[in-house]
Amino acid sequence: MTVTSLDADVGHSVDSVMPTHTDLFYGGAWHAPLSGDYADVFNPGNGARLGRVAVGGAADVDAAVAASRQAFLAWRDVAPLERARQLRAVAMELRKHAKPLALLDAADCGNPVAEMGADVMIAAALFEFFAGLVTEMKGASIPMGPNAVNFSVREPVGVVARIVAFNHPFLFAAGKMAAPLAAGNTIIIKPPEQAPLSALRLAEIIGGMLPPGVVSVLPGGVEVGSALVAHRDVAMVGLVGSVQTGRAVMRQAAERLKPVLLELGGKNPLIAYPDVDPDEVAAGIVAGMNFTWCGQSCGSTSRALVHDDIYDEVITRVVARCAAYVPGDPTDAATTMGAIISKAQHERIMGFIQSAKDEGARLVYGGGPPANPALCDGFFIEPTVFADVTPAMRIAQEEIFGPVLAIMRWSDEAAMLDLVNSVDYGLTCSIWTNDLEKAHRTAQRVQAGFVWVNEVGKHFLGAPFGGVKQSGIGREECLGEMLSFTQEKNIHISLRRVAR
Ligand SMILES: NC(=O)c1ccc[n+]([C@@H]2O[C@H](COP(=O)([O-])OP(=O)(O)OC[C@H]3O[C@@H](n4cnc5c(N)ncnc54)[C@H](O)[C@@H]3O)[C@@H](O)[C@H]2O)c1
Repeated sequence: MTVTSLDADVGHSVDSVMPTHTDLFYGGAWHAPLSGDYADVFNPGNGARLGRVAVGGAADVDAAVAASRQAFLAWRDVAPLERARQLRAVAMELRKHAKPLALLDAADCGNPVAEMGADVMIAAALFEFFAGLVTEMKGASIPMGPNAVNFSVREPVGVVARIVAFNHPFLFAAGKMAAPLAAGNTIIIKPPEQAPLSALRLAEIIGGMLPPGVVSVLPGGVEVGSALVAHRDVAMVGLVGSVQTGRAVMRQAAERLKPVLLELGGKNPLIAYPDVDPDEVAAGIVAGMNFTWCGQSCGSTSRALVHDDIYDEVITRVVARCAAYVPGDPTDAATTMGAIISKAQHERIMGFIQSAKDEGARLVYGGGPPANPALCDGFFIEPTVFADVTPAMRIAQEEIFGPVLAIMRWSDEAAMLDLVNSVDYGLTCSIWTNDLEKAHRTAQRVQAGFVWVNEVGKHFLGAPFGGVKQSGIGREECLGEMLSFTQEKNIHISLRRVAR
């Protein structure tokens, strides 16, 4: 541990918020990886080594799944309202640790500390939300006449594994536990290899609050993820990750006909009609990019399709608004834009920026690392905006997962909508217009799972979030997420005939 950043508002040093344990947590205890393998974890803001974390493998998965399966046999029978009580207690405990967890995530994943406290609060809200839904795991009865009772019940599926991405490490590690647990499943979290520390701290905080084996955290990379997907006793797998990984997980899950819940990537459009205030839509375009965490968000609206009538003015105002995002030390409470997760991802994003230049897009803001010499050891890129992007360019087609915005001009509505729907992705879409009918018609036509009108970026607890096409399968943050971790059983009871 070498980082000692301290800020009055943050109130802690990074050293003081590190997890004590860096092994695998299952069966209510910490276990060294059976292979003995550990990997270094780095701070993307300054390249410093934060510590060593266990790298799980197939043998660890065998042991963890056995403990989780054993715990399931008891957890599934805990009365729903008692499960809910325990989940609410977890939510309260998480809130108490919001500040240190935010700092830990900032140091480990590079997102600014000022924003990461909100991730802890959202995770706590997810625990409370699903705790409130435990009695909605309902079945139905079917009329069969006086001599039979026929009804269906919903049962938990068993051991659930959820494999998550690096961009919101704590929110995903904690928040993705809530729905499976509420439904009576046990849960194994596979945190991102780039930023596993807050998931380990999570296990330290809540591991003892639930019965042993109900919650497990298995750090590691593809090997541990893949072993979870393949395991006979893992009943269902959820993934937050790339399309490529989604395909690999689904292929492997198919070997055991295992259901999957996939939250994957996006190349999400923001559509600006000519009747909107250019400044308002410019604010939406910039907010939709999530520059705070360097655009590293599946829902980022990284393609802005702006009508010809307002195009130039919108660009001027987008450029002006980008100045609010200044890359800085993620652990400093004043920082408005953080670091890219890794050197590899930094290089990949710079490759996209070069491709846009080579293909003739017009760079109007940013375009590379900031000049600040204090940041030279971290992985930073300024907010980057290209105008006059055309459909065939790579930055118009591919998910960059970085702070690179592509602005495109349109005048023909039908051609614009064809362009919107021309990519393989279909996660979010943001529509800006004052014309109610146009808003509804466009919302119907776009191929996306989650659509905003005159809004962008926000999630609403209870509203189903998820993608169509290559952006995923299934919905989260809603009742449907909890029900997806259940299976239906129909029971038919023949009544003895009674003489009347
Ligand atoms: N739709 C959403 O809700 C959402 C949210 C955040 C991020 N994402 C997507 O995540 C991607 C960025 O994250 P990333 O680069 O960490 O993604 P990734 O797909 O490389 O990795 C995601 C997770 O999957 C694991 N993994 C990788 N290969 C695996 C395999 N074959 N079997 C089992 N597990 C495997 C990784 O170790 C990691 O924990 C982007 O595409 C982004 O859009 C989607």
